[in-house]
Amino acid sequence: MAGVSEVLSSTIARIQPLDAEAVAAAETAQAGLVKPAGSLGVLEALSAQLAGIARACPPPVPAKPAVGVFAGDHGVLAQGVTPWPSDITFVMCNVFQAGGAAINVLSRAAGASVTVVDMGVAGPYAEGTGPGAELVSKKVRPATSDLAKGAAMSRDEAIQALEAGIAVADQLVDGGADLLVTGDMGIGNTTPSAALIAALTGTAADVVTGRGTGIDDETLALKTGIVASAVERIAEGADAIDVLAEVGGFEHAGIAGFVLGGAARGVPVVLDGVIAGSAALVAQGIAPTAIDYCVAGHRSAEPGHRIALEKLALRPLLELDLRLGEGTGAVLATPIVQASARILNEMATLESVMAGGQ
Ligand SMILES: O=C(O)c1ccc[n+]([C@@H]2O[C@H](COP(=O)([O-])O)[C@@H](O)[C@H]2O)c1
Ligand SMILES: Cc1cc2nc[nH]c2cc1C
Repeated sequence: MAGVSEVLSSTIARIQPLDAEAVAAAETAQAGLVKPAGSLGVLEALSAQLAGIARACPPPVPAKPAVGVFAGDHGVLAQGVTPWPSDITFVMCNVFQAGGAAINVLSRAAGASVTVVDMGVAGPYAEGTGPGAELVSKKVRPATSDLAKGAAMSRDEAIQALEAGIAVADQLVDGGADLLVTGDMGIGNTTPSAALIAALTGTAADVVTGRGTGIDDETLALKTGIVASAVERIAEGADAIDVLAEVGGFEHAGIAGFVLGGAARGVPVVLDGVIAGSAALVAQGIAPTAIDYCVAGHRSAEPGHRIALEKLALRPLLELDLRLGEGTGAVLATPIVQASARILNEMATLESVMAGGQ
């Protein structure tokens, strides 16, 4: 891809296709386990994907999941697209740090760490470690510009935010993480998510725009109109970074970079809801192979998420009508990812059982 930074192009260059031999070995191994072929359904394909990512069969069982919650604020709030004030974004970052948010509870249950990344939070934000999460600052600027009026950010800012996401992936993997989990926090961020999905899949705004945290019909019509006209501004021939800059958010850019960084490090990435889905479309536009490293943790209730997952060709592991974000649906799915690897590591073979082995 032209017009990218050195960090971005070297990250893209490090993303390898999955190891076909390890995938084939996993498929053969699955067929020989003590069960009817195919009877573990999606777990079988998931285990083969993990083998391809790890370049080994059986793949190691991921033992250290790490959630990256990317947070940012949005200029488009000025248009009244959500009933919540932007203050909630920094308030929730403090709740994450203290340990009382849904993502903290579910991460404790899954044995996952939580790192909150300030990509562009408008309110005060302190770096540091609390009982619930480590807070790190990669603030590009306090909130994007209003995407109803013009570009949300410059291309340089988009690249800076993508690089920040790559750096967070590197930091977590260097700290021992072997399963990256995406999370987000940003009042108003379902508007840029819908715009990214509309632009990157060629789908009409009214199909992909949803009610986010919960809005009435009048606000939904306003939000849909804003998404439609923002997408119309995107120039012919714009690349995924141009689209991100025009209608995205800083947390979307951070998550897209996190996906690219995880893929470059050979680590699986579990995607959360519609914000992650739209960010993964950006990553796909930059480096399509990065999506081979992704697992869709769940499908959120937001309508654009289904469209994004179709374009990504990812099947969600869970469908629980969640629409919270934070990484909640993704971290809930991590035991399923771990279970699929355990199957290949621990199950007896049909042959050994028939021979009276065990
Ligand atoms: O993950 C999802 O699919 C999802 C769907 C709807 C809302 N959210 C969360 O709600 C916030 C955005 O909602 P809104 O209505 O302010 O655009 C943001 O903090 C997201 O994490 C998240
Ligand atoms: C309270 C609250 C918590 C959230 N977590 C993610 N998005 C959110 C939006 C609100 C409004």
